Amino acid sequence: MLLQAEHVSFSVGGRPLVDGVTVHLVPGRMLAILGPNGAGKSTLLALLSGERRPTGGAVRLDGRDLRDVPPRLLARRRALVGQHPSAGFAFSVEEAVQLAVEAAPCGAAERRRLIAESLHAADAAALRHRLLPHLSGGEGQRVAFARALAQLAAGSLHRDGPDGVATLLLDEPTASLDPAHQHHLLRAARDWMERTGGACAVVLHDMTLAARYCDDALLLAGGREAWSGPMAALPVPVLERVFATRFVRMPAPDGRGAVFATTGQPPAV
Ligand SMILES: Nc1ncnc2c1ncn2[C@@H]1O[C@H](COP(=O)(O)OP(=O)(O)OP(=O)(O)O)[C@@H](O)[C@H]1O
Repeated sequence: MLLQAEHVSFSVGGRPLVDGVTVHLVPGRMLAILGPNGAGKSTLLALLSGERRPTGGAVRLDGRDLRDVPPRLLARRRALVGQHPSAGFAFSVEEAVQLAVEAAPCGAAERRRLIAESLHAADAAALRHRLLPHLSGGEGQRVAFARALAQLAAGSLHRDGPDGVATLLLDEPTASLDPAHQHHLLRAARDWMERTGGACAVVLHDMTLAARYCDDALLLAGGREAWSGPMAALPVPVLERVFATRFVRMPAPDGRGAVFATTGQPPAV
């Protein structure tokens, strides 16, 4: 059953930032969370991760209210890569990833393997001796992704039973990445889902990336669900209405997903 948000709301000073949104994450499926700036996407991800507590509705893990899930268990079952990975202290990249596997129930050699595999999957192996504060924005995003993979790999070594699959929550993970690394990261997230049977929710502004890698979409506007369903069925007029700009959708040259272009013109209708 994984993570489920049922009619979840989060208000600050009486203003709802997320308003009655329902999300069911499904094993093996990647959900794109889309919407304009300020739509509530990061807030929703923070609610799903347990970083923020809903002021209405509930978030559940395997049917259990997240408030009742001990933090150690939660850390095994979901990892959040935030929008602005902090530069942190003057740790090396390798040390930072090591912290994510500290609680793994295994020996030092196995831990080293987890660290190496996670760095490799995020194309961050070459950065392992670099200091966190010296990383570029994109390098920092790749390392934050490696840490999340390492955290979940370590968590999977605990035996939580057949329902123990995990969820990867990614907040604009490609925002600072060059085009090749954008594809690399999302492909790596899909590889992780296929390998582990886990689920993934990713906040994206790039509709082409969403169409290529995501199975489902949740479009938010003003904290509310504007549309949800299979990514391939997302209607262009709905996108244009929500973003108040024109979108052109073209078939992808290799038939996978679609290519979206914006022209800066007002919506077609
Ligand atoms: N603690 C807070 N107190 C007051 N307002 C907040 C707080 N946190 C977020 N907001 C506001 O809530 C709204 C939703 O914020 P959120 O970060 O979830 O948006 P978003 O959809 O992720 O936007 P973006 O695409 O710009 O990252 C914004 O208007 C933001 O300014």
